[in-house]
Amino acid sequence: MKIAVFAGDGIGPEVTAQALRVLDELSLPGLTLFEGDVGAVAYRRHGQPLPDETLEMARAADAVMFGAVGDFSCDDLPRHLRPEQAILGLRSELGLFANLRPAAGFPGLEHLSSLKPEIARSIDVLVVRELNGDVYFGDKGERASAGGREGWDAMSYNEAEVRRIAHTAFRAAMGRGKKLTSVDKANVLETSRIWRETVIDVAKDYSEVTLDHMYVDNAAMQMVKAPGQFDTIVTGNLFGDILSDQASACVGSIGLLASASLGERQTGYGTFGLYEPIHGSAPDIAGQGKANPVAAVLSLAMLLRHSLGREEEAVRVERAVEGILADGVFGGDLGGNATTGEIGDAIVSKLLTIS
Ligand SMILES: NC(=O)c1ccc[n+]([C@@H]2O[C@H](COP(=O)([O-])OP(=O)(O)OC[C@H]3O[C@@H](n4cnc5c(N)ncnc54)[C@H](O)[C@@H]3O)[C@@H](O)[C@H]2O)c1
Ligand SMILES: CC(C)[C@H](C(=O)O)[C@@H](O)C(=O)O
Ligand SMILES: [Mg+2]
Repeated sequence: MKIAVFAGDGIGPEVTAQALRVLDELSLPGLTLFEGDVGAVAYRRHGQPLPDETLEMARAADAVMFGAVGDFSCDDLPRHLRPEQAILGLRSELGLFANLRPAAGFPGLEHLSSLKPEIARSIDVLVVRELNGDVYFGDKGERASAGGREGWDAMSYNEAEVRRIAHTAFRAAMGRGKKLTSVDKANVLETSRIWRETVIDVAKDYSEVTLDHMYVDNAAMQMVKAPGQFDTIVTGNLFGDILSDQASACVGSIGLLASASLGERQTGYGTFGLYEPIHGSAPDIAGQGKANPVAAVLSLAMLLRHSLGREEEAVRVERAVEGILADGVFGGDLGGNATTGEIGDAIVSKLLTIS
Protein backbone atom coordinates (compact mmCIF):
# COMPACT_ATOMS: atom_id res chain seq x y z
CA MET A 1 0.00 0.00 0.00
CA LYS A 2 1.44 3.33 -1.07
CA ILE A 3 0.31 6.71 0.25
CA ALA A 4 1.63 9.94 -1.25
CA VAL A 5 1.69 12.70 1.37
CA PHE A 6 1.48 16.31 0.15
CA ALA A 7 1.34 18.55 3.22
CA GLY A 8 1.58 21.89 1.37
CA ASP A 9 1.43 25.34 2.93
CA GLY A 10 0.40 27.16 6.11
CA ILE A 11 -1.35 24.84 8.55
CA GLY A 12 -1.23 21.99 5.97
CA PRO A 13 1.99 20.48 7.41
CA GLU A 14 0.79 21.04 11.01
CA VAL A 15 -2.47 19.12 10.63
CA THR A 16 -0.97 16.48 8.32
CA ALA A 17 1.70 15.70 10.93
CA GLN A 18 -1.04 14.76 13.40
CA ALA A 19 -2.83 12.56 10.86
CA LEU A 20 0.49 10.81 10.19
CA ARG A 21 0.97 10.14 13.92
CA VAL A 22 -2.45 8.49 13.99
CA LEU A 23 -1.61 6.44 10.89
CA ASP A 24 1.68 5.38 12.47
CA GLU A 25 -0.17 4.23 15.60
CA LEU A 26 -2.30 1.88 13.47
CA SER A 27 0.87 -0.02 12.40
CA LEU A 28 -0.60 -1.16 9.08
CA PRO A 29 1.60 -3.86 7.54
CA GLY A 30 3.09 -3.22 4.10
CA LEU A 31 2.51 0.52 4.06
CA THR A 32 4.96 2.90 2.36
CA LEU A 33 4.73 6.70 2.50
CA PHE A 34 6.16 9.09 -0.08
CA GLU A 35 6.35 12.84 0.50
CA GLY A 36 5.97 15.39 -2.28
CA ASP A 37 5.91 19.17 -2.62
CA VAL A 38 2.76 21.10 -3.56
CA GLY A 39 1.64 24.72 -3.43
CA ALA A 40 3.76 27.73 -2.54
CA VAL A 41 6.45 25.55 -1.02
CA ALA A 42 6.73 23.65 -4.34
CA TYR A 43 6.80 26.90 -6.30
CA ARG A 44 9.72 28.15 -4.20
CA ARG A 45 11.65 24.88 -4.53
CA HIS A 46 10.82 23.87 -8.10
CA GLY A 47 9.26 26.93 -9.79
CA GLN A 48 5.92 25.05 -10.12
CA PRO A 49 3.03 24.62 -7.65
CA LEU A 50 2.51 21.07 -8.95
CA PRO A 51 5.89 19.66 -10.06
CA ASP A 52 5.84 16.70 -12.48
CA GLU A 53 7.50 14.48 -9.89
CA THR A 54 4.68 15.22 -7.42
CA LEU A 55 2.04 14.33 -9.99
CA GLU A 56 3.92 11.12 -10.86
CA MET A 57 4.12 10.23 -7.17
CA ALA A 58 0.34 10.64 -6.91
CA ARG A 59 -0.24 8.47 -9.99
CA ALA A 60 1.93 5.70 -8.53
CA ALA A 61 0.13 5.72 -5.16
CA ASP A 62 -3.04 4.04 -3.89
CA ALA A 63 -4.09 7.23 -2.15
CA VAL A 64 -2.99 10.83 -1.61
CA MET A 65 -3.08 12.51 1.77
CA PHE A 66 -3.27 16.25 1.13
CA GLY A 67 -2.87 19.10 3.65
CA ALA A 68 -3.66 22.52 2.19
CA VAL A 69 -2.20 25.01 -0.27
CA GLY A 70 -2.28 28.78 -0.42
CA ASP A 71 -0.02 31.66 0.45
CA PHE A 72 -1.00 35.29 0.10
CA SER A 73 2.56 36.18 -0.93
CA CYS A 74 1.76 34.38 -4.21
CA ASP A 75 -1.32 36.51 -4.99
CA ASP A 76 0.49 38.51 -7.68
CA LEU A 77 1.83 35.49 -9.56
CA PRO A 78 0.21 34.53 -12.88
CA ARG A 79 -2.63 32.09 -12.31
CA HIS A 80 -0.78 28.95 -13.47
CA LEU A 81 1.90 29.49 -10.81
CA ARG A 82 -0.41 30.13 -7.86
CA PRO A 83 -0.48 27.48 -5.10
CA GLU A 84 -4.18 26.67 -5.60
CA GLN A 85 -3.31 25.32 -9.07
CA ALA A 86 -1.69 22.36 -7.30
CA ILE A 87 -4.94 21.05 -5.90
CA LEU A 88 -6.92 21.93 -9.03
CA GLY A 89 -4.28 20.19 -11.16
CA LEU A 90 -4.32 17.05 -9.02
CA ARG A 91 -8.11 16.88 -9.11
CA SER A 92 -8.27 17.20 -12.89
CA GLU A 93 -5.13 15.23 -13.86
CA LEU A 94 -6.15 12.33 -11.62
CA GLY A 95 -9.78 12.37 -12.77
CA LEU A 96 -11.08 12.94 -9.24
CA PHE A 97 -14.56 14.15 -10.15
CA ALA A 98 -16.48 13.21 -7.01
CA ASN A 99 -15.81 15.12 -3.82
CA LEU A 100 -17.54 13.70 -0.74
CA ARG A 101 -17.86 16.16 2.13
CA PRO A 102 -19.75 14.70 5.11
CA ALA A 103 -20.99 17.18 7.72
CA ALA A 104 -22.52 15.56 10.78
CA GLY A 105 -22.85 16.93 14.28
CA PHE A 106 -21.04 15.24 17.16
CA PRO A 107 -23.49 13.92 19.76
CA GLY A 108 -23.71 16.20 22.78
CA LEU A 109 -21.65 18.91 21.12
CA GLU A 110 -24.49 20.93 19.60
CA HIS A 111 -23.36 23.94 21.64
CA LEU A 112 -20.26 24.16 19.42
CA SER A 113 -22.38 24.94 16.36
CA SER A 114 -23.04 28.43 15.09
CA LEU A 115 -26.71 27.41 15.09
CA LYS A 116 -29.12 27.11 18.01
CA PRO A 117 -28.45 23.69 19.65
CA GLU A 118 -31.93 22.34 18.87
CA ILE A 119 -31.36 23.09 15.18
CA ALA A 120 -27.71 22.00 15.16
CA ARG A 121 -28.63 18.60 16.60
CA SER A 122 -30.24 17.57 13.31
CA ILE A 123 -27.33 18.10 10.91
CA ASP A 124 -26.13 14.96 9.14
CA VAL A 125 -25.57 15.72 5.49
CA LEU A 126 -23.26 14.43 2.79
CA VAL A 127 -22.38 17.05 0.18
CA VAL A 128 -21.44 15.36 -3.10
CA ARG A 129 -19.60 18.07 -5.01
CA GLU A 130 -18.67 17.70 -8.67
CA LEU A 131 -14.95 18.45 -8.84
CA ASN A 132 -13.74 18.48 -12.45
CA GLY A 133 -16.01 21.04 -14.12
CA ASP A 134 -17.92 24.31 -13.70
CA VAL A 135 -16.35 27.79 -13.57
CA TYR A 136 -13.17 26.26 -12.17
CA PHE A 137 -12.23 24.58 -15.44
CA GLY A 138 -14.21 26.51 -18.08
CA ASP A 139 -12.76 29.05 -20.48
CA LYS A 140 -11.39 31.99 -18.53
CA GLY A 141 -9.44 35.11 -19.16
CA GLU A 142 -9.05 38.84 -19.03
CA ARG A 143 -9.53 41.47 -21.73
CA ALA A 144 -9.89 45.21 -22.10
CA SER A 145 -13.43 46.53 -22.19
CA ALA A 146 -15.14 49.90 -22.25
CA GLY A 147 -15.58 49.51 -18.50
CA GLY A 148 -11.90 48.75 -17.87
CA ARG A 149 -10.39 45.26 -17.51
CA GLU A 150 -12.95 42.51 -17.80
CA GLY A 151 -12.54 38.96 -16.48
CA TRP A 152 -14.58 35.90 -17.34
CA ASP A 153 -14.91 32.29 -16.20
CA ALA A 154 -17.31 30.23 -18.25
CA MET A 155 -19.70 27.98 -16.34
CA SER A 156 -20.57 24.75 -18.15
CA TYR A 157 -21.53 21.13 -17.56
CA ASN A 158 -22.24 18.52 -20.18
CA GLU A 159 -24.62 15.61 -19.69
CA ALA A 160 -21.86 13.02 -19.29
CA GLU A 161 -20.28 15.04 -16.46
CA VAL A 162 -23.61 15.45 -14.68
CA ARG A 163 -24.51 11.79 -15.19
CA ARG A 164 -21.40 10.40 -13.52
CA ILE A 165 -21.64 12.65 -10.45
CA ALA A 166 -25.39 12.01 -10.23
CA HIS A 167 -24.75 8.23 -10.19
CA THR A 168 -22.19 8.72 -7.40
CA ALA A 169 -24.67 10.80 -5.42
CA PHE A 170 -27.61 8.40 -5.89
CA ARG A 171 -25.42 5.48 -4.82
CA ALA A 172 -24.30 7.45 -1.76
CA ALA A 173 -27.92 8.33 -0.94
CA MET A 174 -28.86 4.64 -1.21
CA GLY A 175 -26.37 3.95 1.60
CA ARG A 176 -27.76 6.78 3.72
CA GLY A 177 -31.31 8.12 4.13
CA LYS A 178 -32.38 7.57 0.48
CA LYS A 179 -33.08 11.26 -0.01
CA LEU A 180 -31.16 13.32 -2.55
CA THR A 181 -31.38 17.09 -2.99
CA SER A 182 -29.92 18.42 -6.22
CA VAL A 183 -28.82 22.02 -5.76
CA ASP A 184 -28.67 24.29 -8.81
CA LYS A 185 -29.73 27.67 -10.15
CA ALA A 186 -31.98 26.37 -12.91
CA ASN A 187 -34.18 29.47 -12.80
CA VAL A 188 -31.32 31.48 -14.31
CA LEU A 189 -28.49 29.28 -15.62
CA GLU A 190 -28.48 27.14 -18.78
CA THR A 191 -25.82 25.00 -17.09
CA SER A 192 -28.25 24.27 -14.28
CA ARG A 193 -31.12 23.48 -16.66
CA ILE A 194 -29.03 20.72 -18.26
CA TRP A 195 -27.89 19.68 -14.78
CA ARG A 196 -31.45 19.35 -13.46
CA GLU A 197 -32.84 17.53 -16.51
CA THR A 198 -29.94 15.07 -16.43
CA VAL A 199 -30.28 14.38 -12.69
CA ILE A 200 -34.00 13.71 -13.24
CA ASP A 201 -33.11 11.23 -15.99
CA VAL A 202 -30.51 9.41 -13.83
CA ALA A 203 -33.11 9.19 -11.03
CA LYS A 204 -35.01 6.61 -13.12
CA ASP A 205 -32.31 4.08 -12.12
CA TYR A 206 -32.84 4.74 -8.41
CA SER A 207 -36.55 4.41 -7.70
CA GLU A 208 -35.94 3.98 -3.95
CA VAL A 209 -34.33 7.42 -3.63
CA THR A 210 -36.54 10.47 -3.16
CA LEU A 211 -35.16 13.28 -5.31
CA ASP A 212 -35.88 16.96 -4.85
CA HIS A 213 -34.38 20.11 -6.31
CA MET A 214 -33.45 23.35 -4.65
CA TYR A 215 -32.04 26.63 -5.91
CA VAL A 216 -28.67 27.33 -4.36
CA ASP A 217 -29.72 30.58 -2.67
CA ASN A 218 -32.57 28.82 -0.91
CA ALA A 219 -30.29 25.86 -0.09
CA ALA A 220 -27.84 28.22 1.65
CA MET A 221 -30.71 29.63 3.71
CA GLN A 222 -32.18 26.18 4.49
CA MET A 223 -28.73 24.92 5.57
CA VAL A 224 -28.76 27.30 8.54
CA LYS A 225 -32.53 27.31 9.13
CA ALA A 226 -33.27 23.57 9.04
CA PRO A 227 -30.19 21.49 8.10
CA GLY A 228 -31.92 18.29 9.24
CA GLN A 229 -33.99 18.27 6.05
CA PHE A 230 -30.89 17.35 4.04
CA ASP A 231 -29.62 13.81 3.70
CA THR A 232 -27.44 13.83 0.57
CA ILE A 233 -26.84 16.90 -1.58
CA VAL A 234 -25.47 16.77 -5.13
CA THR A 235 -24.24 19.97 -6.67
CA GLY A 236 -21.68 21.60 -8.93
CA ASN A 237 -18.13 22.56 -8.11
CA LEU A 238 -18.66 26.18 -7.01
CA PHE A 239 -21.96 25.73 -5.16
CA GLY A 240 -20.52 22.67 -3.39
CA ASP A 241 -17.43 24.59 -2.31
CA ILE A 242 -19.54 27.28 -0.70
CA LEU A 243 -22.24 25.06 0.84
CA SER A 244 -19.69 22.75 2.46
CA ASP A 245 -17.87 25.60 4.23
CA GLN A 246 -21.28 26.76 5.42
CA ALA A 247 -22.17 23.27 6.64
CA SER A 248 -18.94 23.22 8.67
CA ALA A 249 -20.06 26.20 10.73
CA CYS A 250 -23.36 24.38 11.35
CA VAL A 251 -21.34 21.50 12.81
CA GLY A 252 -18.97 23.74 14.76
CA SER A 253 -15.77 24.56 12.90
CA ILE A 254 -14.20 24.24 9.49
CA GLY A 255 -11.42 22.42 11.33
CA LEU A 256 -13.75 19.42 11.74
CA LEU A 257 -14.75 18.60 8.16
CA ALA A 258 -12.94 16.01 6.04
CA SER A 259 -13.24 15.15 2.37
CA ALA A 260 -12.57 12.38 -0.12
CA SER A 261 -12.03 13.10 -3.82
CA LEU A 262 -12.64 9.99 -5.88
CA GLY A 263 -12.52 8.95 -9.52
CA GLU A 264 -12.94 5.67 -11.28
CA ARG A 265 -9.51 4.08 -10.87
CA GLN A 266 -9.47 1.01 -8.65
CA THR A 267 -6.38 0.00 -6.71
CA GLY A 268 -5.75 -3.43 -5.24
CA TYR A 269 -7.45 -2.29 -2.03
CA GLY A 270 -10.26 0.09 -3.04
CA THR A 271 -10.81 3.26 -5.06
CA PHE A 272 -7.89 5.58 -5.67
CA GLY A 273 -8.55 8.92 -3.97
CA LEU A 274 -7.19 12.15 -2.56
CA TYR A 275 -8.08 13.04 1.02
CA GLU A 276 -7.97 16.51 2.50
CA PRO A 277 -9.64 18.72 5.07
CA ILE A 278 -12.15 21.09 3.48
CA HIS A 279 -10.28 24.05 4.98
CA GLY A 280 -7.33 25.89 3.50
CA SER A 281 -3.86 26.91 4.65
CA ALA A 282 -5.26 29.37 7.23
CA PRO A 283 -2.36 31.85 7.10
CA ASP A 284 -3.90 33.80 9.98
CA ILE A 285 -3.13 30.98 12.45
CA ALA A 286 -0.26 29.14 10.71
CA GLY A 287 2.79 28.28 12.80
CA GLN A 288 1.05 29.00 16.12
CA GLY A 289 -0.18 25.54 17.12
CA LYS A 290 -3.77 26.77 16.78
CA ALA A 291 -4.91 24.59 13.88
CA ASN A 292 -7.52 21.94 14.56
CA PRO A 293 -6.14 18.65 13.16
CA VAL A 294 -9.48 16.80 13.40
CA ALA A 295 -10.41 17.43 9.74
CA ALA A 296 -7.06 15.97 8.65
CA VAL A 297 -7.44 12.96 10.96
CA LEU A 298 -10.99 12.32 9.73
CA SER A 299 -9.69 12.61 6.15
CA LEU A 300 -7.27 9.82 7.04
CA ALA A 301 -10.26 7.76 8.19
CA MET A 302 -11.89 8.30 4.78
CA LEU A 303 -8.62 7.25 3.11
CA LEU A 304 -8.53 4.04 5.14
CA ARG A 305 -12.15 3.31 4.22
CA HIS A 306 -12.26 4.18 0.51
CA SER A 307 -8.73 3.57 -0.78
CA LEU A 308 -7.25 0.95 1.53
CA GLY A 309 -10.35 -1.10 2.36
CA ARG A 310 -9.60 -0.74 6.07
CA GLU A 311 -13.09 -0.10 7.44
CA GLU A 312 -12.22 -1.36 10.91
CA GLU A 313 -9.32 1.05 11.32
CA ALA A 314 -11.37 3.89 9.81
CA VAL A 315 -14.06 3.39 12.45
CA ARG A 316 -11.41 3.22 15.19
CA VAL A 317 -10.00 6.58 14.12
CA GLU A 318 -13.49 8.13 13.96
CA ARG A 319 -14.33 6.78 17.43
CA ALA A 320 -11.08 8.21 18.81
CA VAL A 321 -11.97 11.65 17.42
CA GLU A 322 -15.51 11.46 18.81
CA GLY A 323 -14.01 10.40 22.13
CA ILE A 324 -11.62 13.32 22.51
CA LEU A 325 -14.33 15.80 21.52
CA ALA A 326 -16.67 14.24 24.09
CA ASP A 327 -13.83 14.65 26.62
CA GLY A 328 -13.80 18.37 25.82
CA VAL A 329 -10.42 18.52 24.07
CA PHE A 330 -10.86 21.61 21.90
CA GLY A 331 -8.67 24.22 20.28
CA GLY A 332 -9.38 27.91 19.88
CA ASP A 333 -11.73 27.37 16.91
CA LEU A 334 -14.15 25.64 19.31
CA GLY A 335 -13.58 27.88 22.32
CA GLY A 336 -10.92 25.74 24.01
CA ASN A 337 -7.18 26.08 24.44
CA ALA A 338 -5.68 22.75 23.34
CA THR A 339 -2.87 23.09 20.80
CA THR A 340 -2.66 21.18 17.51
CA GLY A 341 -0.12 18.80 19.08
CA GLU A 342 -2.19 18.30 22.25
CA ILE A 343 -5.25 17.39 20.17
CA GLY A 344 -3.06 14.93 18.23
CA ASP A 345 -1.75 13.49 21.56
CA ALA A 346 -5.31 13.04 22.80
CA ILE A 347 -6.42 11.27 19.61
CA VAL A 348 -3.44 8.90 19.71
CA SER A 349 -4.04 8.10 23.42
CA LYS A 350 -7.76 7.55 22.80
CA LEU A 351 -6.99 5.25 19.87
CA LEU A 352 -5.06 2.95 22.21
CA THR A 353 -8.19 2.51 24.34
CA ILE A 354 -10.33 1.43 21.35
CA SER A 355 -9.94 -2.08 20.02
N1 LIG B 1 -7.87 22.67 -0.57
C1 LIG B 1 -7.07 23.65 -0.19
O1 LIG B 1 -5.87 23.50 -0.16
C2 LIG B 1 -7.67 24.98 0.18
C3 LIG B 1 -8.97 25.10 0.65
C4 LIG B 1 -9.46 26.35 0.99
C5 LIG B 1 -8.65 27.48 0.90
N2 LIG B 1 -7.38 27.33 0.44
C6 LIG B 1 -6.43 28.46 0.42
O2 LIG B 1 -6.08 28.74 1.78
C7 LIG B 1 -5.75 30.13 1.89
C8 LIG B 1 -6.59 30.74 3.01
O3 LIG B 1 -7.94 30.78 2.60
P1 LIG B 1 -9.16 31.18 3.55
O4 LIG B 1 -8.66 32.00 4.67
O5 LIG B 1 -10.22 31.70 2.70
O6 LIG B 1 -9.71 29.76 4.09
P2 LIG B 1 -9.17 28.83 5.26
O7 LIG B 1 -10.02 27.62 5.27
O8 LIG B 1 -7.70 28.62 5.15
O9 LIG B 1 -9.44 29.66 6.61
C9 LIG B 1 -10.71 30.25 6.88
C10 LIG B 1 -10.83 30.54 8.39
O10 LIG B 1 -10.95 29.31 9.08
C11 LIG B 1 -9.89 29.12 10.00
N3 LIG B 1 -9.46 27.72 9.93
C12 LIG B 1 -9.25 27.01 8.78
N4 LIG B 1 -8.83 25.79 9.08
C13 LIG B 1 -8.75 25.70 10.42
C14 LIG B 1 -8.37 24.69 11.33
N5 LIG B 1 -7.96 23.48 10.91
N6 LIG B 1 -8.39 24.96 12.65
C15 LIG B 1 -8.80 26.15 13.10
N7 LIG B 1 -9.18 27.16 12.29
C16 LIG B 1 -9.15 26.94 10.97
C17 LIG B 1 -8.79 30.08 9.57
O11 LIG B 1 -7.97 30.44 10.65
C18 LIG B 1 -9.58 31.22 8.96
O12 LIG B 1 -9.98 32.12 9.98
C19 LIG B 1 -6.01 30.74 0.52
O13 LIG B 1 -4.79 30.79 -0.15
C20 LIG B 1 -6.96 29.75 -0.14
O14 LIG B 1 -6.89 29.77 -1.54
C21 LIG B 1 -6.87 26.11 0.10
C1 LIG C 1 -8.27 26.30 -2.87
C2 LIG C 1 -9.48 26.15 -3.72
C3 LIG C 1 -9.08 25.93 -5.14
C4 LIG C 1 -10.40 25.02 -3.23
C5 LIG C 1 -11.67 24.98 -4.07
O1 LIG C 1 -12.27 26.01 -4.36
O2 LIG C 1 -12.05 23.86 -4.44
C6 LIG C 1 -10.84 25.06 -1.77
O3 LIG C 1 -11.67 26.13 -1.48
C7 LIG C 1 -11.49 23.76 -1.39
O4 LIG C 1 -12.62 23.79 -0.92
O5 LIG C 1 -10.85 22.72 -1.55
MG1 LIG D 1 -13.34 25.58 -0.30
